Amino acid sequence: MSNDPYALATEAATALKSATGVDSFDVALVMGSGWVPAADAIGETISEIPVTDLPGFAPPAVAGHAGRVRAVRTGSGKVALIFLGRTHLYEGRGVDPVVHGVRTAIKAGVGTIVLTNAAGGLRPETQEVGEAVLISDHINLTGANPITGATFVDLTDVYTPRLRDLVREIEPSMAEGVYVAFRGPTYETPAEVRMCRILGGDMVGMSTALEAVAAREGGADVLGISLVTNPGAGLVGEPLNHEEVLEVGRATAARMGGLLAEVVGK
Ligand SMILES: Nc1nc2[nH]c(I)nc2c(=O)[nH]1
Repeated sequence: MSNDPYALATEAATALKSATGVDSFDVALVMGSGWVPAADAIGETISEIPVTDLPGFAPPAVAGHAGRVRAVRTGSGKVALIFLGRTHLYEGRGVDPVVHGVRTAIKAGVGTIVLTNAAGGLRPETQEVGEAVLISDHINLTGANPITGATFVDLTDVYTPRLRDLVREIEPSMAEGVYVAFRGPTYETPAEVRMCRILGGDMVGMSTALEAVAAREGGADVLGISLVTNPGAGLVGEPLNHEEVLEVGRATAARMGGLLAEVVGK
C-alpha cells in the first residue's frame, strides 16, 4: 500500500473496479448518520462490499455502523457509488482517511460527489428538527485541511450552484444554509453555538467540509445536504441525546431517498 494518499486512492479505485465488476462510476454519495435508509432509493444494487476490502479504508469506528460501499445502477442508467458511513476527523486517524473515499471515487471516474450528514441546527427560529437543508457554503473550524503544499484551490463555489439549483427545482421549499464544521467529538458549548450564529452559520457538524475541499481539489462537483436532527446546544431547553437525534435523522432520510434518486438520475 502506498504512503502517498493520492496514489493510495488510485490503488483503492483499481481494487474497487475489480471488486464490484464496474469499470467506471458517474456519481458518488456519502451517506452520513441516519442517511443509510435513503440509499435504498438510489437504484438497483449491482454489488456491495466492506470498505475494508479496499486499500486505505479502516474498519468503521462505531461497531454496527455499516462501513460498506455499494455500486448501484440508477433509473436513468447511471452508475452510483454509495459509501454507507464515513471516517470522521475525531477518530484521530488524521485527515487523509477522512477524504480517502472521495479521492477514491474521483480516481474511479466520479464527476459529482453528494455529501449528506446529520447536523445541529443553529436557527431554531426558522428550522424544524428533521428538516433537510441544502448546504450553500461552509466554515471550516476543524483546524485541518486535506491539502498540503502550495495548491491554492479556489473555493468560491465549493457547493456547486448548478446542483443546488437542480435540487431547488425538485424541492423549491428547501432552505439553504452555511455548514460550520468542527473536529468533534464533543458537541459545541452554548457559547460556541452563539459564536457560530454570529459568524453566519446555519448548521453545525463534524464532517463534510474536508470531503468537499478534497472533491473540489479533484475537480468534482459537490452537492451537500444536512439533516437538522437537533437544535444546537443551548438554543432550547434540554441537553442533546445522540440516539434520539439519530432516530429523527433516520425518519427524514428515508423521505430524502426519492429526492437523491431524482438528483442523481439527472
Ligand atoms: N458538531 C455537531 N455535530 C452534530 N451532529 C449532530 I446529529 N448534531 C450535532 C451538533 O449539534 N453539533
